[in-house]
Amino acid sequence: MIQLSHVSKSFGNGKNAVEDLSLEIADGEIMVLLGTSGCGKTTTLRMINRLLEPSTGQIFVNGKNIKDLPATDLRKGIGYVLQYHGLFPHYTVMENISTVPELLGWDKEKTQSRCNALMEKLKLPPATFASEYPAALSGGQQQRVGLARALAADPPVLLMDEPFGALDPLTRTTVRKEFKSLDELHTKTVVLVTHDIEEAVELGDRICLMNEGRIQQLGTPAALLFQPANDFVRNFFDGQRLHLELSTLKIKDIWASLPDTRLPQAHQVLTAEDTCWNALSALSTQDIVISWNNEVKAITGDGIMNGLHAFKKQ
Ligand SMILES: Nc1ncnc2c1ncn2[C@@H]1O[C@H](COP(=O)(O)OP(=O)(O)OP(=O)(O)O)[C@@H](O)[C@H]1O
Repeated sequence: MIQLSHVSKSFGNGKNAVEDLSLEIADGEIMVLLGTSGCGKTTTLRMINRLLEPSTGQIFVNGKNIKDLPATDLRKGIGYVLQYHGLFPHYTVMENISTVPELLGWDKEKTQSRCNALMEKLKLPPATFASEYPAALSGGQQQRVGLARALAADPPVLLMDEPFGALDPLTRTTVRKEFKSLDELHTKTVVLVTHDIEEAVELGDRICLMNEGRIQQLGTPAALLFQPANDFVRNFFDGQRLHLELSTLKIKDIWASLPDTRLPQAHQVLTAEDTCWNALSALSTQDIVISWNNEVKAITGDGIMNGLHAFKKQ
């Protein structure tokens, strides 16, 4: 568990970049730090691995005050992924990924088999990529190598600073999906900085929305969307509100208000755990039927939109 307690950071220019921030991140949780440019997200992240020291307040990782740990020991348990991947240009892909295991003194065989397995998972087949240098790779491939490097030694904590920010929108969506489906993630505590609202809602178990160094609201994506704590939070999501709400709400959340309609002949079956957005996307090509709690219902676009309105009125 990561705990920040009344943390402030000043860079000596009279204004705190981070102001009295208290936050607990549970083991295995993906916490997204979201907010406008300059609101203190990166500063917060960099204090967790002691690239920056707080001016006041304390930070604990697994119950230990990180001030009491040598920074190098602390960082052995923390993977760090940056927007511009930070790969060593003179190292091959394999050498880049094996950096931390080698620093930790893993034997060659264990390092190699771990790196190969990660490269396979991240769609970088070792036979093609192991001996390449970063300059020969596309942006998406470089970012995957950066991810593999951060995961190589299996650190319990992963800090990610705009990890998909430098990628074009199409590649970003693909790499993000791959990242989300990594089984590695289920055992890690992740703190991810982004200003991409869609990314925050898609990846975050909880979102910490910041403005001018302060937390505006901390909660699940659904809580921020449907129960905003103040006008800042409400306005922050307004530009993409409908899409975000439909992406957050699951079919089971609006089940009671879905009408009983006649079941179509040919149809695709989704589950009540699917989001309303996924159901709407699937509806564009075929009829959809969902079975939940011993009931079967055909899904229509109107049914979903009415369900959303009913949910918001609750
Ligand atoms: N080394 C530094 N020296 C002086 N001021 C700094 C330093 N690093 C950050 N700041 C200031 O602290 C504030 C917060 O910066 P930070 O990088 O944490 O914001 P951010 O939310 O990550 O923004 P972005 O999304 O643009 O990266 C900004 O006003 C920034 O100018």
